[in-house]
Amino acid sequence: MLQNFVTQDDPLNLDNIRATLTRLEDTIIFALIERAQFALNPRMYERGAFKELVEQGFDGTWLEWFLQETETFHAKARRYTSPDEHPFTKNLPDPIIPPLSIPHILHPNNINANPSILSFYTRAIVPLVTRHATRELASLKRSHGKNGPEEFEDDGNYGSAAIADVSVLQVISRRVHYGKFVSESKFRSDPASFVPHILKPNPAALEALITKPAVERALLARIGKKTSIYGPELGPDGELPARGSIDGNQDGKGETNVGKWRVDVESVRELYESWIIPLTKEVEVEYLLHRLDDMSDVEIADLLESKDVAIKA
Ligand SMILES: C=C(O[C@@H]1C=C(C(=O)O)C=C[C@H]1O)C(=O)O
Repeated sequence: MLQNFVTQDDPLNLDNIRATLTRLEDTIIFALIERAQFALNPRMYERGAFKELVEQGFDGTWLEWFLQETETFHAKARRYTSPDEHPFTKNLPDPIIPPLSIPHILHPNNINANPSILSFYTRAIVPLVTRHATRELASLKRSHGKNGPEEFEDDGNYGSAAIADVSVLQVISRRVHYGKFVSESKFRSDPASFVPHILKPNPAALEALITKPAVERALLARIGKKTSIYGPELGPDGELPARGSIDGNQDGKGETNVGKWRVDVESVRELYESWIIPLTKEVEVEYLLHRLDDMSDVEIADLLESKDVAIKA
């Protein structure tokens, strides 16, 4: 059963939260593997590239259209009434069923980092994870006498690739916004350390307080190992390719896919080190900067006196 803040007996236990973040590493790696099957398909990320969408009056990209249609349905099923779910699309419809009665764990906030997630994902991550498939497609097309460079990045799988993109974006969004739970947990364990840098806003001091280098180092080592196991194509009997035999250059000339990277360590490490971890920390700091919003001086004083702040019913 999916353990999350609703089903856990101590949702703000930092170890429980970190266990959820660790489990999301697997989801992210396998979602990237799905997207990496398809070429870059740059049209999917260009506004106006599909006249059919323009004719429907939609002025976004193919991917933004997929997000809008998917999230419209999910919103009606109350997905975004859950504090760990954040939409990419604005002005979604209300749920058709009443919201779940969820304990008020987080301080009310409107933090949504999805515009940044969508931007880095389409500009930096998609080109990185699809470069092997794109290179193989170019080699295949050249062998059939095609030479238009624009064709080499387009395999026409716009629907399947967009479905994969939406899955990756939703799980990265969930992972990054879990930073709110991390921050609430750290805040409640030591409010006195945070309150001065909230009352007199000091993002740098807050970032220094929430940053745990050892945790980050362990995470990067762990996802490197996970990707080195999940990433390569296995042999017909499920055997891992011999160390060093993994075809790093993906020239597409190999007899079989064995030893080819479905997604490689470099791509996943880049995603986490350059994008996911920094953005998670931005969410943590932004959440803390607003943690005392709408609280009276008396409430803040009470907070500092009572170490274990009870979850508001
Ligand atoms: C998420 C945490 O906060 C920060 C962000 C981390 C991340 O995004 O992986 C890891 C450690 C901290 O620097 C945490 O302390 O676990």
